[in-house]
Amino acid sequence: MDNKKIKTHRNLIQGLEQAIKTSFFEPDKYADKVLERLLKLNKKWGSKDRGFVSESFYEIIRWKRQLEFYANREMKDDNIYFIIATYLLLNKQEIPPFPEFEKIYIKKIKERFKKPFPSRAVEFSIPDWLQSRMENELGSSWIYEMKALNIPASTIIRVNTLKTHADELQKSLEEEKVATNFIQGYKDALVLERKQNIFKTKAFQDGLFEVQDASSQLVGEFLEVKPGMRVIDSCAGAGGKTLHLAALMENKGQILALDIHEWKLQTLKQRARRNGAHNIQTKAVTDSKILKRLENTADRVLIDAPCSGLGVLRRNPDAKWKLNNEFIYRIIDEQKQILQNNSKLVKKNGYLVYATCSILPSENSHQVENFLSKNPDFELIDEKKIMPSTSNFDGFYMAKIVRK
Ligand SMILES: C[S@@+](CC[C@H](N)C(=O)[O-])C[C@H]1O[C@@H](n2cnc3c(N)ncnc32)[C@H](O)[C@@H]1O
Repeated sequence: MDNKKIKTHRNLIQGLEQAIKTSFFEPDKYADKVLERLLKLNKKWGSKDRGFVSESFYEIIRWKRQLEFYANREMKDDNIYFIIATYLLLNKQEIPPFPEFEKIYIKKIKERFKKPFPSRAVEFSIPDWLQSRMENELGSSWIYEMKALNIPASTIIRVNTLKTHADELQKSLEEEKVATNFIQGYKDALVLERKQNIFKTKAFQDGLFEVQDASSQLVGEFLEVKPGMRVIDSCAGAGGKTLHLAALMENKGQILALDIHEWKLQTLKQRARRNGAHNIQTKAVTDSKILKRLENTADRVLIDAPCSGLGVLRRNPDAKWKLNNEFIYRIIDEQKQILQNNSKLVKKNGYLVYATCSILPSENSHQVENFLSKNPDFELIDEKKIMPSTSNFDGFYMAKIVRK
């Protein structure tokens, strides 16, 4: 956590408290949406205030368990100011003289800062079950991964090469006061120098870029698509990777984007229009006949499977508190089914890429090994395990499989 001194106003602290309460104690509330709503409701806050609230919100979610240890109490909906005070003190910020902080004994909290952590799970601020799972699956290296996953992620964008080039986009963004840098080894990626709302820029509205992590950008490249091919993106969601594939295919050929949720595909269509991507069709997978009709039709199939998302905890720290082992077992079962069913869509000599944003072997290499053992007509040709500790970006897994 950073050591910064910020002059806070009372309504910032009240907004922060409300957002944390909603995120933790109301059902089905995702941190990014909660924060978006808070900032929308408080349009008068300046950029420093917004930065303070956003950073504190995400850092308190990230470090919840460690903060609870220092505060000597579990976070409940009526003691959030106590947790906020602990966070501010830990960051060497002063506790503002607001009534909300009146009954908080600063000295007692500070004394607990000297105490050793009772476990790695408290130190890294994760639930016990997650420590056991990571330790069992990754061995001693889980510690390095967890350390890396607790570092806030920078914002990375993918240049839409259907409309512009990296250096051209960099200049356009600079004119809109958004400073970016190139990332070595990722030709279409730019990293923002600081967090800011880029969705309001003209460059975004003109479809010149999409927000997409550098690791995620490797998936599209890995599929080795070419202009003119017939490609199926079988878990397309709102189309982060579909749009990248359209750019790599220079708008030539056909991409069929599938998902079980029609509403996600609707978002994909809007994004495709903004991106100027014209070779994408969408179809909701509402019954098994849809996949049956598509068997043996694709040169390339991407299976960007639903997963635990443990590789992207830097961006979604609330997932630590929302996930559980039952969910992971269930998703592993689903991944197995999805891989089996969608593998049939690829033609002979065509490639299939199975990808997740998880770092657990049970969702990744074990799934692929199991699939290959049951489907001798498929062969692994390449595999990438991107770990947050060594890549500096999101954790990702991708396996390239050919149909013989
Ligand atoms: C990891 S997300 C996809 C993210 C997307 N490819 C992107 O790059 O933005 C996985 C997606 O799989 C979808 N999904 C879940 N089960 C599915 C199934 N049986 N068939 C197709 N899609 C499925 C989910 O709705 C979700 O959108």
